[in-house]
Amino acid sequence: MSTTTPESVWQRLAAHRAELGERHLNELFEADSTRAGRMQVEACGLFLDYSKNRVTDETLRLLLDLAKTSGLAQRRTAMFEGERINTTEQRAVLHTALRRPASEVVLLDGRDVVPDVVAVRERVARFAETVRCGDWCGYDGRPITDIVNIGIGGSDLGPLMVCEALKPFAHPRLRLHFVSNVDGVQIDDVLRSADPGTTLFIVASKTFTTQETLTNAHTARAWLIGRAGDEAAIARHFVAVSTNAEAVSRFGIDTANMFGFWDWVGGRYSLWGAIGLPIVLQIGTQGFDALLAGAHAMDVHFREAPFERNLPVLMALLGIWNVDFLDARSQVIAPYHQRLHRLPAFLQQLDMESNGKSVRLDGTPVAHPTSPVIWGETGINGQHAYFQMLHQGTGFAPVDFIGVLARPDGAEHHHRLAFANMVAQAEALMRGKSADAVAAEMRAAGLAEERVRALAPHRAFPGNRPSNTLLLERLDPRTLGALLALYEHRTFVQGVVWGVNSFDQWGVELGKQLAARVLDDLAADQDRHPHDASTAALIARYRRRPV
Ligand SMILES: O=P(O)(O)OC[C@H]1O[C@H](O)[C@H](O)[C@@H](O)[C@@H]1O
Repeated sequence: MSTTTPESVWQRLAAHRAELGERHLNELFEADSTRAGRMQVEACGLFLDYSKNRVTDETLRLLLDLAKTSGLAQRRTAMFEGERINTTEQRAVLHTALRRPASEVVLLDGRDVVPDVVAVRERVARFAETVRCGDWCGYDGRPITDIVNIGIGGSDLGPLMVCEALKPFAHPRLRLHFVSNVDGVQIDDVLRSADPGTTLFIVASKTFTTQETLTNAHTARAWLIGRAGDEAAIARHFVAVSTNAEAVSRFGIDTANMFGFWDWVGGRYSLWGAIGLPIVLQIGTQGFDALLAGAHAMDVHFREAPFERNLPVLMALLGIWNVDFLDARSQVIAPYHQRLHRLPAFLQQLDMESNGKSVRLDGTPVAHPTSPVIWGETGINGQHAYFQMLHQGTGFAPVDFIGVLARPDGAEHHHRLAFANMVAQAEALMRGKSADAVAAEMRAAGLAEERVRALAPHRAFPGNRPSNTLLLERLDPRTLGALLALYEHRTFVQGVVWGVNSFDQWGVELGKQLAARVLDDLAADQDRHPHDASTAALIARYRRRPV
């Protein structure tokens, strides 16, 4: 009796890929007038057209088999139900519990975590509303006008990206600032123009041990005390978001001003809880609840929709096809909306910190390439910079085109122009333009034959370059929540198929350890720690730096 294993499906996919060869997408569209209509899914305010991927029905069938044989359904249940699937840290992975309705139950070791989640959510809401309505005042009695989130990685990228995306919903008095870089420039820029009496600092750090964040927080603390002339001012101007109450109080923030979360929320998945405090301050409780509701709707879709109609599952499998069978090494994120300009940066951490692994859960090497490089910025700007490479470079990078149907604040013709460009880029990448077609056009325009022959290869486009087009009905909290949860689950599904632990990040540790030794040596006259010759020379060069 033959059993289907993930390995046997990989082999069938490899054989299928060889058969498919370089079959052009144009041909696939010509052969099947129903293709575009069939290869689309709509859920939670999002519409995905995936027909411009280099797949056939057979490819999709095999990819869905891959998901099934990889145990996706069981792993998905294990995540939602609080099993300790982050095995290297012995932790559950329950960021989805942060957006569950209060009436639901999520058991972790037999205990319902939802009441704790709701309690923190309510404390965050109460605090944010006091700040928003002007009741929370600084040391000299004036309401807060500026909020500075000090955090890095997951304690920065999520809230920053969402606050940028949802600016039209912002409170009129409150200005949000984000400080993550430790080099002193960012915090200095913020403090230079801040009014100490009306500035509130949020020190956001899951561990409360991150050196960059603590260094910036200490600088802000000293600045405030220097201006206010009294340490008591800290209580009105500093709040913390962390899982580490002890370190928070050691820093000097009263734990009454601390909003907690739990080790079962990964940093890059944490914007849905207290780390989302800047978002609640900016858009209010109702707006934040809508963000959570959108994400929850996507959770339900992910759990309930059959794989072949399941947005995260389909996007994950198409990504695996591109990386593991078509040799794509990167994935471009191209939002055609200015307010989504930090989405690529957020997705970089989400995806690459989650799946940038080369061993499986059991410690054995992965069998296939994982984690493509995620990169990009707003699509329109990208068009005028690196799209050249996307159209004519060697190799290819699949693109997620992300558009918004409802018009933002700007005029109709701006919106239409941006949308037209997005659709046209996807069309151009797919269709390409043959050297013959280019030559015919040049001849028709009266160019000399010699010129035509010289130029045609430069002006031809191979096409057959895949993309997804993802349309948001509107850029509001609910739809944004659904979009972000979609990408979270896409990352999860890929992690399951690759067999890696998507929820640890040991790869960031070595650099941190070595930084402590280098830091020590930079301050000394000579090295106390052994270094290779290159590192030692760089340290020596720093000692001779200009003052
Ligand atoms: O929130 P924190 O504990 O300060 O961590 C901030 C960030 O730093 C770490 O090095 C991790 O790579 C990230 O996953 C994390 O989000």
